[in-house]
Amino acid sequence: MTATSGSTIIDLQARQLLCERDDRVLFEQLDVAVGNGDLLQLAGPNGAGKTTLLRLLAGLNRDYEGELLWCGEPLTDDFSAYASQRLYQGHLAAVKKALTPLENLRWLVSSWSVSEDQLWAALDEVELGGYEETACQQLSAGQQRRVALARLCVAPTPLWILDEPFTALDKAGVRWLEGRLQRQVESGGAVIITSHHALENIASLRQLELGSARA
Ligand SMILES: Nc1ncnc2c1ncn2[C@@H]1O[C@H](COP(=O)(O)OP(=O)(O)OP(=O)(O)O)[C@@H](O)[C@H]1O
Repeated sequence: MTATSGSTIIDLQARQLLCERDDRVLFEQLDVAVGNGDLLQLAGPNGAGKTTLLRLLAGLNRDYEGELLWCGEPLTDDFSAYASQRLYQGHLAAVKKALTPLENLRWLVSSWSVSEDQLWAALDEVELGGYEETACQQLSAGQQRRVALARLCVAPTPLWILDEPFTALDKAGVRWLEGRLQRQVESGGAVIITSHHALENIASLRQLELGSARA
């Protein structure tokens, strides 16, 4: 679906993608379209190519054949324009352990206009109230994941591309993230996600199953 959310149009298309790694075809003749209100889950077994496809869609890897288009133009034509509209979060929490949650979050959102009050509110929303100024090396894996996810509370980007964001979250964290994803698509944004977590509670969910890879 391609529609408008406020003034932002989300129109990401992959056409006839072919991707090989180590002489193995991960996927071929792959067509994908993501527009406003879409939640696309990339599914499939370990090694199927989910992270690889996610990184292609984020424009981070250009080792493929086929077309990747943003609003009808190749992603590479004006990559900074595309990058400013999408948030990419890799599968690692990737917080700097010597820094505090507040310092990490400030750095993670540094390309956006976010106030100090919003940073504190975001950390509170992910249940890190009281830990804002504790070094991240003293936090659990789930708490470190929450630091990284706090940026979703303030992200102005309409398209989120998230690799295994549920990793290490407890049940309450899972419920919170499901709610965040739901609100993102209900407000006209879009999400592309890899996850082994079932997301059937989100009505607009579409799944793309990878794994028919062959040698
Ligand atoms: N840079 C690379 N060079 C060579 N092979 C790679 C590279 N990146 C990934 N691969 C291979 O591509 C295949 C797909 O990897 P990918 O990480 O996309 O799988 P995945 O579906 O995300 O798996 P998982 O569910 O385990 O996260 C794997 O066999 C992997 O070894």
